[in-house]
Amino acid sequence: MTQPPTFPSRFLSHPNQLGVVAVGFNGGQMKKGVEAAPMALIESGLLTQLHEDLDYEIHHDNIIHYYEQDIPEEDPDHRNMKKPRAVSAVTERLSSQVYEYAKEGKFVLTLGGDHSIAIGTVSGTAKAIRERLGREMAVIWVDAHADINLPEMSPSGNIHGMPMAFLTRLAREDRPDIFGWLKDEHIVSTRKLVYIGLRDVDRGEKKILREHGIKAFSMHDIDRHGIGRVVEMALAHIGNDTPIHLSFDVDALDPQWAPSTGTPVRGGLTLREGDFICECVHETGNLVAMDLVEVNPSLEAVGAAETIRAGCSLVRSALGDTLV
Ligand SMILES: NC(=[NH2+])NCCC[C@H](N)C(=O)O
Ligand SMILES: [Mn+2]
Ligand SMILES: [Mn+2]
Repeated sequence: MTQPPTFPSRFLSHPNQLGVVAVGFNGGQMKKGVEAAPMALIESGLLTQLHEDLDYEIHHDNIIHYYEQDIPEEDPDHRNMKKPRAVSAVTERLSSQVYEYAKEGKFVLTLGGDHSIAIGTVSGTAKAIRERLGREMAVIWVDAHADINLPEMSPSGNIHGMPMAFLTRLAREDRPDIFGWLKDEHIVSTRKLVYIGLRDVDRGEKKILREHGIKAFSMHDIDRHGIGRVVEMALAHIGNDTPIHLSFDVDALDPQWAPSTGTPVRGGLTLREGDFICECVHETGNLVAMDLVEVNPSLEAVGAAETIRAGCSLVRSALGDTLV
């Protein structure tokens, strides 16, 4: 089924060109398997579909980056963070890779990996958008979790629960080998951050969301207003003149549609609601980058194919696939 192509976005100079970064990294949490997701997504035909059905020109080095060369031997816990030097090294390199694509005015699609990789992707696009357009970028974070724990208050010490804290500078660390490389140009304002799909937010995170007035739409809000109204309110908060980075954690979906993920939480979005969010964000014409993270094909193995299909569907929706 071929459709007339519609590309994101007015903020891209090559709207039909996709820079694809595949990040097989699992160090932001403890479960093995999430590193295999980019390969599984690509093998299931995602990039071929984007090229053949949606007419994108794909720029991909055909490498799944395991970043083994970046994994330090010595990596003791630091301020309650597990594997801080590994996550820092991987996201630092990823940040400059994403920056290179984004600076050329290409759309950047990153396939994770656990959600700690957003420290690299969001910082890379934020920097490029600042340089290229002199603008601040917005982030739409679709997730069951807020991933905004400060290291000291994280219940797990897993860095995939902290990326938004570092990206907004609510958490800071000066050591260059532990996120000290994050500079002003990498940072996102708490005013430009919007959550959709939250339903498992830690105590300390709730306090942060409240105190900083961060816009957050939980599953409760979706039940109350419906997904259509929630997406409208989320986009209204961002405004129509702001480039958007969409960071989609597949665990935002209900485990019924995406069982193969490290921290599943019941009561989530239907696949249709997830696709709808992506379609609406695409329609704004402001989308400049997307991450798809936390697909773990080795968990709930019977549901792996389903989870991968769901992931592909979300990406296609964000990139302009329409139903008719
Ligand atoms: N990207 C994710 N799936 N994050 C889950 C985070 C869970 C919990 N809030 C933690 O800090 O450990
Ligand atoms: Mn999550
Ligand atoms: Mn997440």
